[in-house]
Amino acid sequence: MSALDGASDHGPGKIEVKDVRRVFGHPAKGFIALGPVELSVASGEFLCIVGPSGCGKSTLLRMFAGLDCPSTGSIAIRHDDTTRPMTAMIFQQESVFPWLTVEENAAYGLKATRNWKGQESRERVDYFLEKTGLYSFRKFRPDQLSGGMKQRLSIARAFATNPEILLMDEPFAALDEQNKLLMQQELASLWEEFRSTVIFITHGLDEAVLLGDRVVVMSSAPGRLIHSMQIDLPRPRHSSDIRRMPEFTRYTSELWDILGQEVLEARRQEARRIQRQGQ
Ligand SMILES: Nc1ncnc2c1ncn2[C@@H]1O[C@H](COP(=O)(O)OP(=O)(O)OP(=O)(O)O)[C@@H](O)[C@H]1O
Repeated sequence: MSALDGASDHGPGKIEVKDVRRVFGHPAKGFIALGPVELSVASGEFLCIVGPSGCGKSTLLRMFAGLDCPSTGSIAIRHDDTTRPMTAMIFQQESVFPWLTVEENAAYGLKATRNWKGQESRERVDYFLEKTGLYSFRKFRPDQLSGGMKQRLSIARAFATNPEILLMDEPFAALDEQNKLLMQQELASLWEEFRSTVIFITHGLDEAVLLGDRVVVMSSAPGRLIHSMQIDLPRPRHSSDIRRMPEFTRYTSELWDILGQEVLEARRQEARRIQRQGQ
């Protein structure tokens, strides 16, 4: 098993990334944004990806969602249950439809993927509205909700579709610190109940260690996966207990030792780019 392989620990690989590169623009002279990337993600694994800004994290996630394609290499995703959608994506900015009510927004994913099954689906939507604290707001429209509530609604909608893989791109980055802490706890609890495969991009090392079974670190651009750290903290994870554990501090500081170097390199790259533009 390679260091960037989570499959052997958790069963066979759900996502297999082989020698993936992404070049924007001309294939030979364009901008190499990503790669080569090798990664194996196990079924039911909660994988966090950290890396400097601009290293290609979102590009990789978009490929998992089928919104972008590798320039070279391959991504194989095993679809185990054809009655469930393969993926659902949650973005940094809440993506709710302003003209729909909270419950219509939460039901949207199930309807859009043609998985609406009447009463059973209605109960499922209510369940996730309850879990995310939105049930009593179900007849409200998004403009009556706070930013945190809208993001909870995005999460309720994604979980309601029961996807095999949840793709989350810095989902809590736009929230204030207190709401972020609450949402991390709520996501940890929801995931511990449902255990779908999750790919979670974040800039927060504490968030990655709190939530993930494993954290992988990407290099500065072009992004490669340079380190994989298994997070052996007990579950269920209660945010305040976990943060007090010495292992929590050890994991976050070990990750920063690696990531800090890459962030410095990303800064140097940025300075060189600005200098070239000024010449
Ligand atoms: N469609 C595109 N055309 C050209 N360049 C692109 C395109 N999409 C992304 N890029 C570039 O590819 C690089 C990686 O972008 P990406 O958004 O994947 O990085 P990231 O690691 O998610 O960044 P951040 O942490 O700041 O969100 C960036 O330099 C970005 O400008």
